[in-house]
Amino acid sequence: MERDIDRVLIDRNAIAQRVNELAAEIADELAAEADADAATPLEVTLVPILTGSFMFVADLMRCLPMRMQIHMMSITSYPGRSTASRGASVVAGLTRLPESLAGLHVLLIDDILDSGQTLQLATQTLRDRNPASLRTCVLLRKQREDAMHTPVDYVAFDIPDEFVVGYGLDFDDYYRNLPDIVTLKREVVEA
Ligand SMILES: O=P(O)(O)OC[C@H]1O[C@H](OP(=O)(O)OP(=O)(O)O)[C@H](O)[C@@H]1O
Ligand code: HPA
Repeated sequence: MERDIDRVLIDRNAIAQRVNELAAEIADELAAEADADAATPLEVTLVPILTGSFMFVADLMRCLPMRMQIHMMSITSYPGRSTASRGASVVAGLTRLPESLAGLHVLLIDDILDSGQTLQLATQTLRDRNPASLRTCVLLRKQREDAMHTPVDYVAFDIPDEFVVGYGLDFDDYYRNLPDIVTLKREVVEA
């Protein structure tokens, strides 16, 4: 696996530090919202998008001190060896959202914002369930026009427009266990 790596873009220490910072920012904003409406105790509903966000959300949620629930949502857009979006669609059998999100402060979490199709579909799916508030958070945002024009509240890192793996992100479902965010050698992706 190591021999397939071209270069490390973001190492594990930088990820850990930035996830901590981002969690503090999110916690502060949620606390301010709860203060503004004293009737609402501070509570958040996390909606991670499977599969790629699992490592990010596991780290982020442990830095968020408030009461929370978590409901997974599965969206697929890069099947198999794809490195470009094939169009995002909700995987119904794997998505476990309540019918209504009324009264809930929702934080949607994904690993990467690339074409923006996944985030747009997820956002619309959640809005249709009427949450009290909806915030969106991604670990990575690619510096490409589609991504930069997709609304998102929290971004841990802006990265160059290159295919990346590690820390939950895959190529053909491999490499998710790499602790750093890396690029792969061209011959691995084009084989
Ligand atoms: O902005 P976009 O172009 O829509 O790309 C972003 C999405 O693509 C990947 O999901 P993928 O379909 O590969 O599913 P996975 O998370 O199960 O690997 C990634 O995890 C994001 O959810
Ligand atoms: O660069 C990427 N890597 C892995 N999965 C992805 N899904 C969208 N973009 C990417």
